[in-house]
Amino acid sequence: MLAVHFGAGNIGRGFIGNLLYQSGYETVFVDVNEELVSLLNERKQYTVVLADESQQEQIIKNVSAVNSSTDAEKAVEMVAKADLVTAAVGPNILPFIAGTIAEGLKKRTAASDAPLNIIACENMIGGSTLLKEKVFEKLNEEEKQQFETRFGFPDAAVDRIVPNQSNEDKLMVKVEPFYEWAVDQTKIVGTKPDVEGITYVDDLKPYIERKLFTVNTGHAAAAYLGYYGGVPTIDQAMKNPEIKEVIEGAVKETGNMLISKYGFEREAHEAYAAKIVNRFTNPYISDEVTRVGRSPIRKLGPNDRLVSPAKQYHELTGDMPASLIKVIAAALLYDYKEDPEAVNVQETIASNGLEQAIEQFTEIPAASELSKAIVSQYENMKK
Ligand SMILES: NC(=O)c1ccc[n+]([C@@H]2O[C@H](COP(=O)([O-])OP(=O)(O)OC[C@H]3O[C@@H](n4cnc5c(N)ncnc54)[C@H](O)[C@@H]3O)[C@@H](O)[C@H]2O)c1
Ligand SMILES: O=P(O)(O)OC[C@@H](O)[C@@H](O)[C@H](O)[C@H](O)CO
Repeated sequence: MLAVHFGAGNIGRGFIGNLLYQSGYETVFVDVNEELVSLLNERKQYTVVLADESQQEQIIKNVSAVNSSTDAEKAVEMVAKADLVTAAVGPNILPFIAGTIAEGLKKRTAASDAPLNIIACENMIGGSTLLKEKVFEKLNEEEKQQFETRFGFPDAAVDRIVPNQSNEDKLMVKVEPFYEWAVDQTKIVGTKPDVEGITYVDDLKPYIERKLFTVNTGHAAAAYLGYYGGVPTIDQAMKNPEIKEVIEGAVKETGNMLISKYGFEREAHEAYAAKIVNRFTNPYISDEVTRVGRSPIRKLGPNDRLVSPAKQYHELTGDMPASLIKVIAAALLYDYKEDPEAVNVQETIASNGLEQAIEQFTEIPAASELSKAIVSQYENMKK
């Protein structure tokens, strides 16, 4: 069985590619990083190391790669032949792989009527749905009608902390032992892909919101408050009692919202949240706050890990989510010069004013109580 995975990066090699190999797939990675592509084609395998006391190594074999920026035709051909397509390129990159996927599906339907599922494994709500939208923009009406029933774009939630790597072996990936991969089975076309580790669910929304608003909310709190406090890594941020208090507070606020919204059993959710926060203390992982805090415009977005739960919490309880407000303020203060989105946020605040910038990035109205609370917190924190 052939899997085509877009994005041979941290999670692509460390999580998705690992599970695909364990499940008997040959995996062709599609990437634009020529160094990764060349090394994968030269070695046909790579090593995944578990970031725990065991340091257990897993050799992932039966892999190769295509550089879609220099060999687009080959990438299209791989999609046409695939039994499964997955992607982990970053939410903002999904529109840029849609063309290759569209051309691959067209080539496929010219040769066979075999169904295919395309699963985006991104940290966002509705990743595959967005990818489908972008693919369908490249189709004519007849193709849209045919592809609607022939191909599935099931949304997914993926969870495994895979930090930026600094190994001598450029293909080696150190990953935490924990992982979860939930896929919306109601959107699968044909046979469900038999991939070890996938949990198929009928309603993905509770899963993706629980994951994004617990793991990624807590992670973002550690990153932005860690950066604000001059702390370089997540595990070190967790050693700072003031930062840890805000992380736990933010996860408690999202937890209260999720429990009320989805009817999660309180004790079970609190145990899940505690396990998640404990993952951030893993001494075998050195995860820079600048990776976890990357793309602050995305993370300040109305449907992402900070603003969506903050708005839902406020609407639900009428109270201000004090910890989430601190994290949002810290994200607005995040001025890492190597991150273009961080530079954009700082320039927008400087040129348009804080209230307008908050409304622009978060869609929280400038005159609202929530916006005023963020402004007040920002002013308190600004050095
Ligand atoms: N790293 C994690 O801990 C983790 C965990 C869960 C989910 N995710 C999500 O997975 C996605 C990828 O994250 P990551 O940490 O692996 O990032 P990454 O930067 O390590 O990997 C992204 C890969 O995509 C490649 N790429 C960029 N543009 C491309 C294009 N046009 N076509 C093909 N490949 C392209 C890059 O070269 C890179 O190899 C993101 O949505 C992230 O939120 C990450
Ligand atoms: O990948 P991002 O930029 O959406 O978020 C950074 C981290 O929080 C994220 O990569 C986590 O490590 C991951 O979501 C854990 O499952």
